[in-house]
Amino acid sequence: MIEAIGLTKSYGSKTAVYNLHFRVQPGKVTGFLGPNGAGKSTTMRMILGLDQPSAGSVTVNGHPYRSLPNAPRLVGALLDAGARHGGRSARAHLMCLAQLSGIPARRVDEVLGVVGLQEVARKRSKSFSLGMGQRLGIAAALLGDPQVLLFDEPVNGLDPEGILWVRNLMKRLASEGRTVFVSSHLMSEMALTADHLIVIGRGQLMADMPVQDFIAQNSTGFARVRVAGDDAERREKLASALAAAGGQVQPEPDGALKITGLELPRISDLAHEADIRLWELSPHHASLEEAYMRMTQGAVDFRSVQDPRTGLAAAPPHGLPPGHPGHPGHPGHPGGWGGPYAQPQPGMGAPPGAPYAPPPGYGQAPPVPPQSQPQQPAQ
Ligand SMILES: Nc1ncnc2c1ncn2[C@@H]1O[C@H](COP(=O)(O)OP(=O)(O)OP(=O)(O)O)[C@@H](O)[C@H]1O
Repeated sequence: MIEAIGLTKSYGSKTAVYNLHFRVQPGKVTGFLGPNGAGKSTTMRMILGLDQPSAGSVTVNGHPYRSLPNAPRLVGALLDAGARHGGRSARAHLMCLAQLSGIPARRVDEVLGVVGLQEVARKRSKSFSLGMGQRLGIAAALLGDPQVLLFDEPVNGLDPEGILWVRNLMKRLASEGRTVFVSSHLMSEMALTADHLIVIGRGQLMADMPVQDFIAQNSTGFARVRVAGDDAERREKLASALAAAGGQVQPEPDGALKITGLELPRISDLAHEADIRLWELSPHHASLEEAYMRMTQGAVDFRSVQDPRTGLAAAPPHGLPPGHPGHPGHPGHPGGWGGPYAQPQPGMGAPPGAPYAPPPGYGQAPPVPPQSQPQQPAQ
């Protein structure tokens, strides 16, 4: 298990991570999410003893990494797949790591097989593609057959087959009772891989919960309804009835209606009362990406603007302009930001969609409690 208690890291006047409390449990894949610059890598570096906390602590199985007996055999990590000597072969690179940690040479060949690099094991790694480098980094993480694994963006650069392989690898490692902590910006992938999520924004904890709960609490489900024969007149009649009953109705490109704010049985009753036969009435759940966008949109540091030369506007994450009834910021949107579904999680920083309110002292060096370790220079 990994446990962070009041974990804080400042680089000079910049607070990268502030007062994080979380536990990463064994037997699960825990996704670690957050916008660019949120503090994920900084947190992972502190877990691995590469950076010292400015305040608070983080332990692996109850010990700070640097105090762990035989750390390389207990903890494996992929932080930066490019961090290797390009003049060495993949096998030589892993042999060096194995020798430093007292791991037998036969394990090197085992992990080369696991990541599918046997054929190129004797090639210099500087000729490796991004994806091959990722595989080599994953091999290094697996070398000590560790109980605790950290992966920072493991699928970066992998082809679809490689992504599927990483997904299955993570799940298998977790099913063996290991602690698997993985950061990614690929929400669709995280939705398929992770059991649990820890989300941070601007260095603060925003959510710590099962994936399904995260989606349910940060998104709005909707219904799709389609009238028999796709009859335009009946569709209009149904849309009016649903809107009169308090539903938000949006036409879909295929002629269906997207309804929020009404339960399925109510939609069915309203259609029946209006004497309209339906060909479709189906429930839909928001994706992890939608839920994540909604939760973190107030904590994003880097936003694109319109390029005056191309005329391409940066689309908002939900694809609808402000003022549109379907825009989550619209007052009429039932699950909109600030609406009934957008409840803040207890103790989890800014509510979804709320203007980001930095913690006291954010952006300045926070006071270091007397019992904490002294602040280290930026690394
Ligand atoms: N060595 C350092 N010195 C100064 N500032 C740093 C240092 N390392 C990280 N930071 C700052 O701390 C903040 C968090 O960075 P970090 O790399 O942890 O974010 P991240 O969530 O991993 O981002 P990304 O998703 O882009 O990889 C950023 O503002 C970054 O500029």
